[in-house]
Amino acid sequence: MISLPGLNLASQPVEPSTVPATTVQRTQDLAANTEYRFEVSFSRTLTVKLQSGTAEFFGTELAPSTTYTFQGTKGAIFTWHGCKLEIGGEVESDYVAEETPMMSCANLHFALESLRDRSVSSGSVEMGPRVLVVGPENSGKTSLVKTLTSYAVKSGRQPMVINLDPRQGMLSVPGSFSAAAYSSIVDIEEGWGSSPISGPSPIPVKMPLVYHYGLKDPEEGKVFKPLVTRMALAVTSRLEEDHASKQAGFIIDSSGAISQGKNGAYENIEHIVSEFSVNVLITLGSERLYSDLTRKFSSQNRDPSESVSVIRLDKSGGCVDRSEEYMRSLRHAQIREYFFGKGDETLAPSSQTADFADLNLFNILPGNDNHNAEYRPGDYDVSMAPIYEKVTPSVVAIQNKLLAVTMASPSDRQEVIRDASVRGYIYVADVDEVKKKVKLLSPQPGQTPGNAMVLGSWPEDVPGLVS
Ligand SMILES: Nc1ncnc2c1ncn2[C@@H]1O[C@H](COP(=O)(O)OP(=O)(O)OP(=O)(O)O)[C@@H](O)[C@H]1O
Repeated sequence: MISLPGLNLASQPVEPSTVPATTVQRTQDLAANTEYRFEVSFSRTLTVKLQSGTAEFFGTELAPSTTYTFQGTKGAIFTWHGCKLEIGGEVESDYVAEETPMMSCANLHFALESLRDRSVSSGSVEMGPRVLVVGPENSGKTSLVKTLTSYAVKSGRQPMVINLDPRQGMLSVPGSFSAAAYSSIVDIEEGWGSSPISGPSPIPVKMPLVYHYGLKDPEEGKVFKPLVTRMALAVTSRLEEDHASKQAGFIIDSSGAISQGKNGAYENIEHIVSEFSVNVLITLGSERLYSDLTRKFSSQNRDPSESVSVIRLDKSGGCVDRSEEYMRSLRHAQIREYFFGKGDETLAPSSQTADFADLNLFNILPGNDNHNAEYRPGDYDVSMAPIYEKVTPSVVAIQNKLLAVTMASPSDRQEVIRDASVRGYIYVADVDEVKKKVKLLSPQPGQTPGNAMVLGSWPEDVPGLVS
């Protein structure tokens, strides 16, 4: 537990799981090409130690004789050549699976490697593979992105990973979009991590690029397309400065919602493909999506240098549907970790008091689809419908909410605020309407910044973050 002077804050324990647990304590032999699958809730712990052989967790190799602790995780430990694991703790379920799609995943990795080699031999004139992973919810997109990233890093590359799924954050809180280059292995227990802005993180090379989306679903319209365009520009300019990452290319993780194909249209997929010049489009777990996208992209009369290869991968039998309750716990765990850290890497966020007048708050306006539909890159028409409304601080408006502190000034045009990157998130712990003061929790010490701060309906309020 971490106590904060002044606020008496403490990171909250998560609620106990209602699913009965099985206690496991055994040595598990895994034959070559099999995996140990498990589900552990947030209130229980599973430990795994590699006794002999080799094994990996979503592409990251387990170090021998090291005890890994999993909490609130659904995952699998795979072995190419066979191994012996020592397993302990409590799980909701676990079993060994003999059928996995890992061979297709490895083949895909080698195909991407040959595109990376081509970029190297072109002296970085050509960019490495530009990959987008799409598929329905829980089809294994994030797991595939993690595995391909780990394999690329193991091959000595520095790929960029871009998260355009607001349901889960990558190196930031849910509701944000982010991009980061990876050069060391993806940490097994941390996953993507969520706290580089507030403290040390084992994985990314540089600070990630973060933009605030603030809504649950890209198909809700509004700011999705403009932010994709903005992110594509930012990523492209980073890659121009960084040859190693340019050669490795990038992998984009997307939200299941954009793969639903409303009225046979995949507008948001097309927008991402065109803005990022995607040339490898991986579809997971849906025949129909594969067939629709193959038709769409092969029928477009493209210059061969701009052609898009659409690839179909089977969904792993290990993918599990996650209940809304689990997803909420996952989001809250990510937010808690952003401020307080995790395991040995605890962080000490600073508690700050600010006057209402110090806060320059903007809320994303609901139901304003025009902004998405009419948006064209480079379109900065001030006569367009407003994107945000100014918010007066009150308990109802901001208590228990996350505020995205943007790099923009409150007097900037709304499009500038929308396109501004996020320097960090702060949490509103308490609102005193009589004294007109707020208590804030910030990863960074110092004065509350006067920048434009944006809130939205996503992620939802986090009442249990501090007490
Ligand atoms: N082989 C596997 N064994 C066990 N669990 C797995 C396996 N592959 C994926 N999972 C788990 O299944 C769940 C869904 O997978 P994942 O998050 O990769 O899907 P997704 O398509 O990215 O989902 P979303 O669209 O909701 O972001 C996750 O909890 C993941 O850890």
